[in-house]
Order: sequence, then structure tokens, then C-alpha cells
Amino acid sequence: MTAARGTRDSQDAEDFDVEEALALVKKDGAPAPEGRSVPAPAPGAEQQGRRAAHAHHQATPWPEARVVAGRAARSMPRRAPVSVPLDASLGLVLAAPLAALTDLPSFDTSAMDGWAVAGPGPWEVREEGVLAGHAEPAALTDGEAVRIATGARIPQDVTAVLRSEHGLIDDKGRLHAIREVVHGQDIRPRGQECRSGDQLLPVGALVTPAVLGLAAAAGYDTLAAVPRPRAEVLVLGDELLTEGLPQDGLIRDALGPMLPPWLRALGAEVVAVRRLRDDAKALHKAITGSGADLIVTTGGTAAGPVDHVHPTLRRIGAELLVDGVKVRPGHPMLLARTKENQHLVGLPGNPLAAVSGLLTLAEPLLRILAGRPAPEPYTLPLNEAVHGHPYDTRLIPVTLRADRAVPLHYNGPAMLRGIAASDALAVVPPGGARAGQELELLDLPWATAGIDVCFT
Ligand SMILES: Nc1nc2c(c(=O)[nH]1)N[C@H]1C(S)=C(S)[C@@H](COP(=O)(O)OP(=O)(O)OC[C@H]3O[C@@H](n4cnc5c(N)ncnc54)[C@H](O)[C@@H]3O)O[C@H]1N2
Ligand code: MOO
Repeated sequence: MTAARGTRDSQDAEDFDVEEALALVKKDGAPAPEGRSVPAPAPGAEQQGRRAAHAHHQATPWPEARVVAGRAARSMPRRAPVSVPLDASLGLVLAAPLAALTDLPSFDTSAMDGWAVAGPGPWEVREEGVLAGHAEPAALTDGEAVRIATGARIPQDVTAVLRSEHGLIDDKGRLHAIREVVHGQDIRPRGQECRSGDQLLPVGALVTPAVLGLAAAAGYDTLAAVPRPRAEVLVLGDELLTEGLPQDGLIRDALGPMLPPWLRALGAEVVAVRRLRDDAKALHKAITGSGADLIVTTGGTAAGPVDHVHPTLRRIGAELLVDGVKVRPGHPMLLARTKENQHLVGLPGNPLAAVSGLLTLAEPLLRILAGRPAPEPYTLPLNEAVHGHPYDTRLIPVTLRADRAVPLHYNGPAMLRGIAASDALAVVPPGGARAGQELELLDLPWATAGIDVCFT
């Protein structure tokens, strides 16, 4: 057995047996790391444990969880379109059709460097040439030519543009064509691409770099866009460090740096990222004080002594729309309506489990709030078999090689090593998948061609 194979087997075991493994640690009273004390079980911890076991049976199937998240977004009223300067509209969605504000080109334009000529040659060449962006050139009369640059306005009564490489000046200063001159050649007539008022793009089009260019060319300084849904990230955990090396049982916060750009790539405006201690009061205050459309919490979703997300949601009377999902990793993820027009996605603390929650619940919700089109579902064959969970869907990081999905190792719930090297998450149905089996893929923003590569 190779080392890599051994690693994966042990990860799979962790995946299936994480609950039992944790229970064993607790039963045996494993010593706490030096200098750190195990918090006493919170009042009601036993009840929480029962609730967690119950919740697991109530968990929503993975495909349905995504539908519920989409429905939650559709239940929210549409926010009014915003007028956004071009340089800030990348990644937004048009809230009004993009209609040309001008003819394009807006004047007859030379397509080449050379001479604008009138009538048949040879031509007398005028002394002063015509450059792009300069004053309106004087009309030509038959037998005349003028030097012209690409993009310059065509003088009146010009019949064609002769490219510089297709003309010769004789010793008397007259211009001769070395090729046949076709009427209108190398002239871009006004309105060739569009007339003022023509619809260039419909409502709902994604603003890509190309759209920015088109909008600018068509005369726009601002665009009417669907506003980005506002997301606030609450990173929970006493054990988290924001710099330096992990030490004394403390670890680096991996989600604080990862989630804001990822949420932005999913269409959100991240209005705040706050780090909170494992403290129920602080969490209550942060949730009830937030004006965001979506609150994303990390950690605290399970039934441990300092897992305050469920109790806090109960306390504020939130409606749990999804309470656990039949997916590995990430099964404790949740979605709640916290108040009118506000939802909360609770991501599990294990980093890959958090990614799973992000793509299962936050992605459809944000995509619909941002007015973005749903990505076309697609599948690729697996290049090797993967184990499945007996009852739950698995999401595993894969790279895409020669139209095959290659599963990556280091895909345990607490690991980011696999996903950091991956292009997509493959959706493994309960029971696993054979080599060659077509699996649905969820593209990761950095691997998607087009706008999704643009995080800023
Ligand atoms: N008795 C049970 N215990 C656990 C269950 C269960 O079903 N029964 N599920 C396990 C699973 S699966 C997951 S996933 C986690 C979810 O836990 P929480 O959402 O409550 O998260 P925490 O306990 O706060 O943290 C879990 C793990 O992740 C680390 N973490 C947390 N935040 C971060 C961060 N920002 N950056 C890096 N790492 C983070 C944290 O230190 C823990 O190691 O619950 C299992 N337990
Ligand atoms: O199995 Mo958990 O959801 O670690 O990810």
C-alpha cells in the first residue's frame, strides 16, 4: 500500500466516523492541552446533544438544500437598481438593457493607416494628413488623396482608404495604387456596429471586462446594476489566531482570509468581517445588530459546549430553513431566516466543511440575490473510483485533466490542501462512484473561465 493510499483511507475513516471518534475522546477524558482548560458543559448541553442527534435524522438531502437556499433568496424583495460607475461594476448584473447611446462607430472611420483617396488614381497628395481625434478634415475632390491614420475621421467625398503598403509615391509626389481599389474599402461606416438606441445586451447580463469595454464605447459612464447582496462574516472561536504560528492549542484562522474574497466572487459585497470569542452574548449582539442581507457565521454549528449558533437562533426566534445537510464534509451547516429580509448561513468550523456549506447554501442564495444566471450543470467522468458515504452526498476536490475529474488527496474536513490545488468539487452520490462514472462538478471561482476569475 502506498503512503498516499494510506492517507486517503484514514481520511475516509475520519469522514465516516468523526462522531464516534469525538465521542471516544470525551468518554476517555483525554487530557486537555497544557495551559488550556476544557470548558464545563454548558447548561442544557445534554439537551443539545439530543437535539443534534435528532437534527442529523432531520438533515436535508444535498440537492434539496440548494433548492431551499434558492427559494429563500427568491422570497426576499428585489432591491432597487443602483447606478454604478463603470470601474466599480465588474461582476454585477445589468438591471436595465444596455442600449447604445450613440452610433458605433459614431463617424465614418479609417480602418487602416494609409491614404484617403477620392475618385480614380493617381492622386495628388495633400500636404497635411488626418490623425485620429483631430478636427474635422476638409473634403477631398476627385484626384486628391490625404494621409490618414487608423481611427481618423474620413473626409467628405472620399471613395476608399488605400493602405500604406499598397501605395507608392512617384518622383512627382503623386500617389499610385499597386492593387485594385474597391469603393469603400477600409472605411468603417458610421453605425456599422450599432445605431443609437439599439439594444446591445439584455437585462441580466453579467458585467464582464468585455461588457465594460462595450459600455464605455457606447457612451456609458455608469451602469444600472443589481446591487450586490450585503454579507457580514462572523468568525467564531476562542482558538483562533490572526497571525504567526499555531501554538499552545491555538490555530490560525483559515476562514477569515478565505471567505471574504470567495463571497465576493459569489456576488456579495462583504460589509464586515468580525472575529468573535465563543460567547453567546457577543454572538447574539452581532446577529441582532447586523443590517446585512446575509450573515455568514463560521464554527459553533455543532452541539459542543461552546457552539452557540443554534441556541442564539432559537433565542431570537429565527426560522431554521435547513438544519443539517446530508453531505460530507459539512453536514452541520444550516440556513435560517433571522428576520424579515435577512438570512444566516451557519458554516461548520472545519475549513473544508465550511467550503461545502459555502457552495451548498451561500452560493445559490447569493447568486439569486445578485441576479446572476445559474451556471449550466455539467459532468465529467472520474478517472478513478471514489468511496462514498453510505447515506450522504460527498463533495470532493478534483482537478480537471483531459476532460476527466481527478480526485485529490487531503480532502478531510479539516484540510484545505486538496481544495487549494483543485479546479472543482465533484458531487459523489451516496454509495460512491466508479472509475469512468460521470459526476456533477461545481466549478471553483478561480477555475471558471470568464468573470468569476475576477475577485476584485
Ligand atoms: N458530537 C459531535 N461533534 C461533532 C459533530 C457531530 O456531529 N457530533 N460534527 C463534527 C463535524 S462533522 C464538524 S464539521 C464540526 C462542526 O463544528 P462547529 O461548526 O461547531 O465548529 P467548531 O467546533 O467551532 O470547529 C470545528 C473545527 O474547526 C476548527 N475551526 C473553527 N473555525 C476555524 C477557522 N476560522 N479557521 C480554521 N479552523 C477553524 C476548530 O478549531 C475545530 O477544530 O463539529 C464536529 N463535531
Ligand atoms: O464532516 Mo464535518 O461536516 O467535519 O465536515
